[in-house]
Order: sequence, then C-alpha cells, then structure tokens
Amino acid sequence: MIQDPSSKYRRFDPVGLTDRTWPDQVLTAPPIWCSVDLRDGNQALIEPMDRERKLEMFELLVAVGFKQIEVGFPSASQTDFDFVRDLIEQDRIPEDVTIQVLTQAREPLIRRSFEALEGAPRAIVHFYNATAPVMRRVVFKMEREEVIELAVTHARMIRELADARPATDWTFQYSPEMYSGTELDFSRDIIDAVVEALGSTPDNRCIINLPSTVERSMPNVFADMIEWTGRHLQHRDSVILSVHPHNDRGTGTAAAEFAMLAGIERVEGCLFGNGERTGNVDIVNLALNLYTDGIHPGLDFSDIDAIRSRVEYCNQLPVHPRHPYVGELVYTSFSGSHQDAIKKAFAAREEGAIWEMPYLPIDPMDVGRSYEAVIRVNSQSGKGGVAYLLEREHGLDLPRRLQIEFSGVVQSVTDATGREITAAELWNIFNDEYLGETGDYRYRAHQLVEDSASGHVDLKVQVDVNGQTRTLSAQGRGPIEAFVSALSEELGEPVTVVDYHEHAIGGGADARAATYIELKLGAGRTLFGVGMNGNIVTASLSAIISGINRALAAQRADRSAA
Ligand SMILES: CC(=O)SCCNC(=O)CCNC(=O)[C@H](O)C(C)(C)COP(=O)(O)OP(=O)(O)OC[C@H]1O[C@@H](n2cnc3c(N)ncnc32)[C@H](O)[C@@H]1OP(=O)(O)O
Ligand SMILES: CC(C)C(=O)C(=O)O
Repeated sequence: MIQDPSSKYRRFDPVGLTDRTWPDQVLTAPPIWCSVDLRDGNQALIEPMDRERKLEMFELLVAVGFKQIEVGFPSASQTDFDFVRDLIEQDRIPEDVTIQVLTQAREPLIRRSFEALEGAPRAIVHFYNATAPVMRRVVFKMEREEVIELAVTHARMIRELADARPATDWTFQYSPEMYSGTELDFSRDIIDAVVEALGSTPDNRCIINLPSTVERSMPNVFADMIEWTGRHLQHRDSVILSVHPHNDRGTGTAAAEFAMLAGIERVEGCLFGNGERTGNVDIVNLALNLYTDGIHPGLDFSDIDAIRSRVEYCNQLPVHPRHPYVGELVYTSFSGSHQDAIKKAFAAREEGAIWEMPYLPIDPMDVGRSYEAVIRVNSQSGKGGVAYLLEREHGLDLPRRLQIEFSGVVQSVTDATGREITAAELWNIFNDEYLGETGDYRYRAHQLVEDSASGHVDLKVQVDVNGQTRTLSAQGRGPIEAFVSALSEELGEPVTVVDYHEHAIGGGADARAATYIELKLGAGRTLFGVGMNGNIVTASLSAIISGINRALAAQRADRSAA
C-alpha cells in the first residue's frame, strides 16, 4: 500500500443534492425483482452452467417467485442461445414469468438475440453500451455525442425488430453501463435520447436500468445520484427505473435499499449475491430485510437451505457460513450473554406475538431452519446456553444455582479442549457428573411405609456402598428427611438439604420426575445432586445419593489439595 492513496485514487465526488428526500422515505412495498443469476451470475462462474444446471436454476427461480428472469446472453454463446430456444420451444415459461436477454448495442448481436427470442410470448430485450468516461475514452474512443448516437441507433433497431414480431409482447430495457461511474448529466442525456428512440410512453414504459457495474461510492451518495436522475429525466413517467448493484465496496445491499428509498421501482440481483467479482446484490438478503420490516417481499424463501443447496449445485460455489439469513452459523449463538438472553426470550415468548428475540432478527422457522442450532456451546458460552441445550434436548429445567454449578463443569472441559461441545457431549458430561454410577453410593431399591396417624414415614433404602449392598433405615416426616437422617448417621456428619426442586419430564404414562437437591455434607460446600425416575420418591433418593457422592468426592479432592 502507498503512503498517500489520494495520489492514486480519486475521491468520489458527492452529488451536491441539498434537498434530497430519500432519507425520509419509508419502504412499504417490494420492488419488481429481476434475477440475473442465469446471466450476470453465470458469466462470473469458474465453470458457467451447462444446460442441465441452467434449467435447474430457472426452475428454482420460478419456484421462488421471480416474475422477471434474465436467462442469458444468447448472442454470446451457443449454450445460452440453445437454452433460450429450449425454454420457448419446450413451453417452459410460466404465464406470469417474462424472460429477459442481454445484448450489447451491436447489430449482429441484437439480431441474434431476436433470433433466440423468436416465438416467445413475452420478452424483455436488454441492451447496454458503455457510458463511463474511461470506457468512452479507452474502449470506444468516442465523444459523448457519438456514444449517444450509438445507443440511439441500436434502440431504433431494437424497436424495429420488435415491431416486425408483433406476436411477442416486448419490453425494452436499456443500461448505461457503469452508471455508477458516469457523469450524471451524461447518463440523463443518453437515457432521454434512448427513451425517445424506443418510443416509450406512460402506457408502454421501458425499463431504464442503472447499473453499479463497479460499486464506486458510499450508498448515500449513490442514493443522491438515483434521486437526481429520477428528478431530471425528461420522460420519467415513461420509465420503470431499475438498479443493478454490484458489491465491490461491500455495500450492495445498502445501495439497493437506499435506491428504493430514492424512487427506483425494480432491482436486479442474484441469489446469495453471486455475480461478477464480489457479486451482484443479494436478492435473498434484500427480500428478507423487507420481510423482517414487516413487508412480504413476494418471494418465497420458506426452505432456504434447500434453495441454498440447489444454488450451490448450479453455481458450483459454496455459500459462506456467515452469509445473511442462510449461512450455516447465522442462527447460532456461542457467547454466554447472547445465549442467556435468547433462552429467557424464548421462555417469555407468547405464540403469535411480535418477534422480539434478542440476537435473532428473523424466526429461523420462517425460512425452514430449526431452533436446533440456535445455541451451541464452547468456551465463550455461559450457563444460559448450557441450560438451554439440556432443556431443549432432555426437558431438564435446571434451577439457577445448578446452572451456575454445571456451567463451571462444562467450562473446565471447553477450556481444556478449546473446542465446541455438541449437545450429545454435553449430555454425557451431565450424565457423568450427576447421574453416573461411579460414586461411593449407588441406589438399589427402597421401601416406604407411611403411618397416617403420626404423619411419619418409615424408610428402608438398599444401597451399594463401594460394591457392598447395605440397607439404611430411618424415620422422618417424609422420605427426604428420613433418608438424610439415615445418611447423616452413616457418614458421621450432618447432611443438610439446602434446596429442593422437582418437575415432570414428558407427560402421561411415560412421565418421569427430575429432582434437583442442593445439599451440604458437614461443613463442606453446597453441591447439587440430580435424580431422574418414573417414581418421584426414587428420583429424590437418587438425587440425594448423587449429591452425597459429589460431596464425598469434593471432600477427598479438598483433602488431597490441602
Ligand atoms: C457489465 C457486464 O456485465 S456486461 C455483460 C458482459 N458479459 C459478457 O461479456 C459475457 C459474454 N460476452 C461475450 O461472449 C463476448 O464479449 C461478446 C460475444 C459479447 C463479444 O465478443 P467479441 O465481439 O469477440 O468482442 P470482445 O469480447 O472482445 O468485446 C470487445 C468489443 O466489444 C465492443 N463493445 C463492448 N461493449 C460494447 C457495447 N455495449 N456496444 C457496442 N460495442 C461494445 C468493444 O468496443 C470491443 O470492440 P472491438 O473489438 O472493436 O475493440
Ligand atoms: C449490463 C449491465 C446491466 C451489467 O451487468 C452491469 O453493468 O453490471
């Protein structure tokens, strides 16, 4: 990089529009969408689509709901020519869909394009020529007037060729190429001349497409350019104004949205932003931005993953895991505070209410994604995420202090391994820590006799103690009190129950109880034990044993550390 970039790169001049209105506009409806996947997208592929892939893409675009589809550059390649012929001859174009083809403003290419379109019920003939100063100077070596003459001559030719084929319903589209880098007054002059040459009227409008062939300015400057152009065209009412943003500065989406505010009625782009260099504007992104603003885009992305895999197949290019709305990771939170907020918001959410989900701008279900990947656990995660996964996968509703305790256990694993823990691995860790069979005591069976007169119970619990079966007996006001009293005697120090939580998992005959008991052995620290069983008393006794085993292990660890 050089020290003074201004010696090499010219800053893009602002338009100087002081009475701009676009910043105060609000979008209330989608634009006309035109997919250029089969043309601009295709011309940017390492391996352009073959016939079979083109057809797959066309059918996908139709299924998504595009009503205008640029199907190719038939004068440029036999593949594109044959593909357009197939669509027409095999009657593959639905009645509400119009195909569009691109051609340079060159006679042989225009004639060949009409040949390709012979017999089409409807078609948009899209022609372009370079207008930007560098292109006029370097490519055409022409003055402004000569470039206008080139455009007008070919516009007339197109109109004549169309008039000679009245069976097709024709629409004309003109692009001053590199509108984004062309002087505004020159774009206006050439557009005015072309609109007149095409004979467009308010009842028979042409499309004027303003391409950011290379994105050159900040999106606010682009919006000023669009508003300026819209205001200064001589025949604005005879024109459908369209944009064709590329993403060279990474602001293609913003540019398109600002252009909509500035008055354009149509957007050309590609699915997931395929296209030349950094891509065409991503229509999925634009459409779902509208959707999350409460406006139906008129395109259907209900199964976005299926669309992605078909696009990846056709383009032979992967979609990035962080790509808006579709990437593999875009509905996933790893970080603790995000997970905590999501977990709480899911718990607070009422069916049918407005979507107010922290860190999830769209309900994944709306685009066919599940809640499964919403929370994933690694060393950046906190108790909320861990608890969320145990709740979602196993129906466990851990009390807050147990969440904190278990999150510490998980954190020590993630810190040690440095990698993500899957939901299955998380369950194994939970199982080993609280439900495992490795501690000093193991529950075997119990017998409970209730004395309704005294309100006391007589409890016998059969346990394995380090491999030997023993029976512990005690009385109490309930099974927990009785068992804790028996264990206190057995262990020679008091066992104190600090807290108790219990809930059902599942329903009906298969319902099970999950019991969480926070207890203290002697003067040791308080620890949780967990029990799960179809019998609520067994679940409680198992939870006490789980807690005692953990307390004994902690005592041993504390002694060996001392
Ligand atoms: C910004 C865009 O995406 S525009 C679309 C671009 N897409 C493509 O180019 C993909 C398909 N293109 C092709 O297959 C070929 O480029 C074709 C068939 C269109 C033309 O092929 P060729 O005639 O061999 O020319 P080539 O590809 O070298 O293009 C350069 C020529 O086109 C001329 N040209 C470029 N744009 C235009 C235009 N809009 N109108 C008239 N002439 C033009 C140039 O002046 C140059 O002419 P020259 O050879 O007399 O100097
Ligand atoms: C032909 C035009 C619309 C184009 O693809 C571009 O300028 O990017």
